[in-house]
Amino acid sequence: MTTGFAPRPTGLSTPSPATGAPTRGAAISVRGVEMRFPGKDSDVLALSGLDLRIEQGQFVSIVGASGCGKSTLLRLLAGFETATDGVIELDGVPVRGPGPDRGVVFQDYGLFPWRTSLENVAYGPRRNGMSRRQASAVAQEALALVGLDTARDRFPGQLSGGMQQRVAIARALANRPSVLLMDEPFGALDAMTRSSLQTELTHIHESTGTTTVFITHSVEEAVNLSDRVVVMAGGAGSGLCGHVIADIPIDLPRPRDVTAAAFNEYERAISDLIHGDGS
Ligand SMILES: Nc1ncnc2c1ncn2[C@@H]1O[C@H](COP(=O)(O)OP(=O)(O)OP(=O)(O)O)[C@@H](O)[C@H]1O
Repeated sequence: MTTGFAPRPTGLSTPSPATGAPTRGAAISVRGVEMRFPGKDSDVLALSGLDLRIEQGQFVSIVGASGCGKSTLLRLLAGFETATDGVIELDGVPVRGPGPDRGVVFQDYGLFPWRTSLENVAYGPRRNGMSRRQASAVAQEALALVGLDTARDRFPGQLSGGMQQRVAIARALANRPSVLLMDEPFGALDAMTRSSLQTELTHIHESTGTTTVFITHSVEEAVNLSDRVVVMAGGAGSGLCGHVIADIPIDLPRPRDVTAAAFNEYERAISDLIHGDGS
């Protein structure tokens, strides 16, 4: 049975500008976005005048100090909330709510504890109308993609944190999303597991071409994974609403050497921007 995780033959898809691999990712366009939350005394203006363009198949990380609006932006892209002003489009189509074209992965894996890995991953495709057999085949292939084919019959409680996050990624990929939205997905994992999941995510991105938006507090992680790192500022206590202050293409070959001088230069420049001494 063909489940569609293998890259499509050249000619049926557009080469990814980021990886050269065939892509099925969507382009993201964010224009003039404002997000205002009602507050007790006054509204909280979390985002204002936010513009961001992400090309088809790109891997873009978003970094910035706590409270600058990273998660708010991701939730708007996911369609969990609606911007109070501005436009968010995927391939030119306005986002009006959540949809299977967007896979979302959070830090807390959010798996159903009473379902096996396979059942967790097959859940979305089943809900989207696939037969049990087809959904199971899709789920098995997604689990193989994250290196978990041997854990298909285990329950989340029988898996390590890293394995649970792999299941969560497989679950997000099982719907063949055109956009993968990840909010601090590796934040709760130990350094070694985090590093191996970064490597796996790079391979997954290369083989699927899914446009990926990745939020992280780790500048090293952002530089390691991304085609571009978007730096946001503002929010909590700064007197400014969240906005983009820099958009930095990472021009380093993959696999990346985190000890290389050029890598460290990117890290330093981005850290300086986050801490306000980058200009
Ligand atoms: N539902 C909400 N109601 C009111 N204010 C909110 C709500 N969600 C977010 N905010 C506010 O919007 C701002 C941005 O929050 P957001 O969680 O997007 O920041 P963040 O950059 O993701 O932070 P962190 O890195 O700590 O996760 C903050 O000031 C936050 O308090």
